[in-house]
Amino acid sequence: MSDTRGLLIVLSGPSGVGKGTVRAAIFKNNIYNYVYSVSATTRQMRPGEVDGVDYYFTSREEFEELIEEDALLEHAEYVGNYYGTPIRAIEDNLSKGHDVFLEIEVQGAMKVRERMPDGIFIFLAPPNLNELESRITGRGTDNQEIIYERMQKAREEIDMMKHYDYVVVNDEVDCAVNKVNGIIQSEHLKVSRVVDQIKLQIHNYFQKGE
Ligand SMILES: Nc1nc2c(ncn2[C@@H]2O[C@H](COP(=O)(O)OP(=O)(O)O)[C@@H](O)[C@H]2O)c(=O)[nH]1
Ligand SMILES: Nc1ncnc2c1ncn2[C@@H]1O[C@H](COP(=O)(O)OP(=O)(O)O)[C@@H](O)[C@H]1O
Repeated sequence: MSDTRGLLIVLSGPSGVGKGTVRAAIFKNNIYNYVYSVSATTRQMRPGEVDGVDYYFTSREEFEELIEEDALLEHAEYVGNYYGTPIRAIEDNLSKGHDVFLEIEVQGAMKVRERMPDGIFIFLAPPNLNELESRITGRGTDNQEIIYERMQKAREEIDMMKHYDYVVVNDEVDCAVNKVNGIIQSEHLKVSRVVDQIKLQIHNYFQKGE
């Protein structure tokens, strides 16, 4: 017995907290068959990234067309670049019963919350801010100015935690992965998600006998 529509899962949190790392660990085994929502972005491709897998890399003009065509569930400008979530794949997959997994920053997550309030919103938090700074620095992708900008932003983002359903502290990646999977699987067991199906089964059973 399961609900038929998939769940929309939004993993969000400040830059450098480990969203990409936790998401990659979840998708390495992907035991629950989540579908990853590939975002569009105008930022430069990093070494090792693949177009269409990590992101759809677009020009600013192409991105603005997506906005005009209403092809994005949400979009945000983040540290000088556009990022956005294509809506079509999300709708298709949810209606087929697949759980769809979004990894996006906080402004975007709040916009998704307005449009899809049934989603599950998980905030990934750093153990502390010094650790957050050393993770951003250690990644080696940003210069000092961007790191400062990202830390300023992190302060505001952590304040938005109150608008989420769950918080997972990313101290150990494996622990965080287990917690995220645990949240999603518990959500599937909620009575409110299966009650209509149970009622229908009962109805069908007793109708047969009449
Ligand atoms: N609003 C929004 N944010 C996104 C989307 N895709 C990725 N992001 C977020 O944009 C931020 C910057 O991403 P990126 O440049 O890949 O850097 P990194 O995640 O810090 O390595 C991260 O917080 C991502 O989670 C999207 O479609 N919409
Ligand atoms: N639990 C963790 N413990 C230690 N380092 C981590 C952990 N999670 C992620 N990191 C490291 O922190 C840096 C930022 O992680 P990343 O996944 O790129 O963050 P985000 O996607 O949130 O911007 C990376 O160098 C990554 O290896």
